[in-house]
This record gives sequence, C-alpha cells and structure tokens, in this order.
Amino acid sequence: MNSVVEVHQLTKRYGQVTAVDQISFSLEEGKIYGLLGRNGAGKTTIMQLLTTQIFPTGGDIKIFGATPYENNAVLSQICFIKESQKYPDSFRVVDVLKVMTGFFPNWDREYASALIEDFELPLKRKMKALSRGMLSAVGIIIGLASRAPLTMFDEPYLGLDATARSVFYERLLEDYTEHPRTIILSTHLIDEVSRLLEHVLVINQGTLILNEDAETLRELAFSVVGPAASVEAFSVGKEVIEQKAFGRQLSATILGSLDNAERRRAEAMDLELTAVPLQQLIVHLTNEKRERKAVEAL
Ligand SMILES: Nc1ncnc2c1ncn2[C@@H]1O[C@H](COP(=O)(O)OP(=O)(O)OP(=O)(O)O)[C@@H](O)[C@H]1O
Repeated sequence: MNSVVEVHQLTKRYGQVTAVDQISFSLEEGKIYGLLGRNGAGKTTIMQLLTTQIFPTGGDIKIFGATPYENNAVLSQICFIKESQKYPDSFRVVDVLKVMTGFFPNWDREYASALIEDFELPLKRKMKALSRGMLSAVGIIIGLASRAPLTMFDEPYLGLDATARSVFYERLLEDYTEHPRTIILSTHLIDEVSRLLEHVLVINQGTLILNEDAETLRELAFSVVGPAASVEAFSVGKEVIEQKAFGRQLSATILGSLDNAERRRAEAMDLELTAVPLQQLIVHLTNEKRERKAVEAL
C-alpha cells in the first residue's frame, strides 16, 4: 500500500496554546479514515496543516511523497471541505460548481448534476440566500464530485437533516467503491458514520491517542444481555467496562473477544451477544488513555 499522507512529529502552537503536539501518522491509499476527537482536540488544525492553509511550528508533512508547500501537483489532488467555507456574494450555486471544474482535474460534471438532484438544490439561487443545510450540501457535492485522491470533510453536515445526511453516506460509499481514494472524515456523529470508517484516528488535546483499524476496534469488546444473574455469572473474571440494568435484565459491556466455547456457553445461558457501538468504545478508550496519562504525569 502506498502512503498518501505521512506526518512526522507535527506540531502547531498558537502562543501558549499547543493545538497539535508532535503527532505522527501515515494514511494509505484507498481508505476511509475517521478523524475523531472532542471539541478543540486539534482536528481542524491538522487538516489546515495538511492543506497548507497554515504552517507548522515543527515537524514535517509529506503528501503523495512530496512536501505540499506551493506544490500545485500535490495541492490539486486535495479537496478540503470545511464547515465555514465562504463564497463570493454574487455567486449562485451553478457558478460555484462551474468554478470547481477548473480546480479539480478529476471533477465529474454529470455526477455533480446527479448530486444536485439528490440534495434538491436550487441551481440558480445565490449562495448567500441558501439555508445552512443547503450550504452544507454544496460542500458535500464539491467533495464528492471532485473525486480528489485525498478528500477531507471537516464536519461537513451542519444543518443537514437526517435524510440528507443518509444520502451523503450512501453516495460517499457508492462513489468510493467505484472510485477508490483516500477520504478523511472528521465528525462528532461517530455512530452514524461508523460503518463507513475503515480506520480511526482519535485526537485528544492535540495528541494522537488512538490509531487503529475499525475492524480491530470492533473486536475489542462485546455486550452481553440477559437475566441479571446469568450476565453476572458469565462476566466473572472478565473486564466489564459498563453495566446497565433494565428491570431484571442486565447488559454488560466486556473488553476482550470470545472464543467458540464461550459463545456456546453464552447461548446455553440464554444470553444475547452484540457488538459494541464504536462511539461507546472510543469514549471508553479515550477516557482510559486520558486517565493513564494523568497518572503518568503525577
Ligand atoms: N487561530 C487560532 N489561534 C489560537 N488558538 C487556536 C487557533 N485555531 C485553533 N486554536 C486552538 O487550537 C485548539 C484546536 O482547535 P481545532 O479547531 O483544531 O479543534 P477541533 O478538534 O477541530 O475542534 P471542533 O471539533 O470543536 O471543531 C483549540 O484549543 C483552539 O482554541
């Protein structure tokens, strides 16, 4: 697999604030990455650094094997969709899309038209007269139709309703399957996008605390649900990270994986085994790492 992005000891400071703190990672060709983390974690800053909108205080960045600064061959391969994109006042939707044809070598005009219908966008309306959700839809259309080999979406769906968000996820998955590329999706809606993500990067207070395949993460834990006494008996000797009671039923989230014998045992005890939502797992893992870091700092 070829590396599309290689970041080494990347750091960005704003005065006293260290927004990104010595982060290193690499991203492969043809994968969908989730860039996750709480508010202010440093996600947008990382994407601004990758797209050379801002410059690092330290460390280095290689994109498609080259440094991206003033490198049009690299920058023309990147599409960055951010939440607060500004457009000239006089521009209509159709004007914005026309301009994009010149920006992105792989721009697909027919696909952009099909997406405009999917999102029911008024082509002739001025950008400044669009609703918040419509503005987000324009960004999503640009991100998808650009077919840029490195496409980044930074919280792209402010104001988008649930139907439009699911149109986005469906189109993204379909188009990515037909035209594989590297996609970075930064979001707080982890469970909504979890089935799309192949690899997860979690940022916390400027540092990278998790860099893992989504498949591996999904196998890190499971939930067991059933009569309280049976769940408790089954959980003995296992690492329970969360328990919830529903009347006489109990649900326990357990770290680790199960072999076939354990699965048969759960079945015999009338217990239901289910996967743990990615969001719950990430919240647990990030809290655990944060606590461990705090203890190490003492
Ligand atoms: N221009 C700036 N000047 C000073 N501090 C900044 C600047 N830009 C970002 N920061 C700080 O850097 C940190 C990381 O911000 P960033 O926008 O990257 O977070 P984020 O993970 O994208 O957050 P959110 O999910 O809320 O969008 C925050 O503490 C933020 O206040």
